[in-house]
Amino acid sequence: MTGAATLPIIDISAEDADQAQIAKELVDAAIDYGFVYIKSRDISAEQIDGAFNVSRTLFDSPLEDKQRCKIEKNNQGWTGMHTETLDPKTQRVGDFKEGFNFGPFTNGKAIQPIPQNIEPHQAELAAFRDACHQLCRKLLLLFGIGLGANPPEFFSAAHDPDLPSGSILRFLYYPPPSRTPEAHPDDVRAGAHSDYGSITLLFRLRGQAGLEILEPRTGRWAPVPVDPPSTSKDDEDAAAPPPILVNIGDLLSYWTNGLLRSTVHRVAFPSEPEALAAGESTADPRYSVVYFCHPAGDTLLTPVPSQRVQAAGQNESETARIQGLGNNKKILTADEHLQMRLQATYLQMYGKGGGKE
Ligand SMILES: O=C(O)CCC(=O)C(=O)O
Ligand SMILES: [Fe+2]
Repeated sequence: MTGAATLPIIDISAEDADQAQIAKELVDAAIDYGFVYIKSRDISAEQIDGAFNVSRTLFDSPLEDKQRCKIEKNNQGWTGMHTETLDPKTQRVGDFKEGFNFGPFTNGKAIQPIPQNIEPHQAELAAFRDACHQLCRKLLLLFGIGLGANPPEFFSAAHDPDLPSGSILRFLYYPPPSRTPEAHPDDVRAGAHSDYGSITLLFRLRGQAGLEILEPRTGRWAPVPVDPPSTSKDDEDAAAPPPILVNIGDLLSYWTNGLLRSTVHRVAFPSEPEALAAGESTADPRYSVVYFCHPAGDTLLTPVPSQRVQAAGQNESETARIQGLGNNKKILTADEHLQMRLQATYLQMYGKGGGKE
């Protein structure tokens, strides 16, 4: 694929893994790119397949069933085609996608309305959501180690899975281009945005590219292939699920004084020559599964006990500018940070400025 982003690939489950080395590589990737491919055995191929199968069942449900589960203020539920516009300043129409956000489950059961078709799969979804959260905590511990935080559990401890948080498991469905003939060449399937939480896990399917990052160094939109170019010809890897893409969200970037990067990204329609070159289809629908991990809502975003993070915060006005937060010295909670980001999006939507560029 021409001009694809060259992101690091880190195997966090290798037998001979050196934790300190992995932690260093993760932090370097988060500083340089904000995105990294992760190979891990923490979530099995069966679990990932299972999640995509439930996602297909969900989006195939009758429209009335999905409409019964429309998204609410708690950010849980279904969003229909064009209802979300991630980049209102640039987009002519809303995103060409449907989404479904799952909040927490209790004893393997959803506590939000879900379409009838997926009711038999609640326990499986609950287990998948838990596995995603556990993997995020493992990564957050590695970030703590890599940043020299004292204690290294500083971030992971703030993500207690049993406390209320903004964490969301999200299924996404992008219809095939043949079903959206009204799309203009400049339209996007999901507008440019950065994620709000601490870290995000993104699961994709082979043959369904489309994700692009705004490359920090070049300022250019670079495609992120499902399999990194260097491994796509490796037979052994072809049998395993593609690596999980991990990215830093706004909250973790804010918490680390902008040291870890929250990189802007979007989902573009596949373009014929690029897709063909990468063995991708331009005719198929696209599905993705995303886990947005957030700290417990009442976590105070106190200064990170890491010299490296503190040094990054020495130029406070620059940090405030990067984060679009003004010179707000008050220590926010994770919930307050989320509300502020949502408010910035709201202001941006109504053309009164604010929000991230
Ligand atoms: O579908 C994808 O590949 C990315 C989705 C995404 O960036 C998001 O939902 O925040
Ligand atoms: Fe995103």
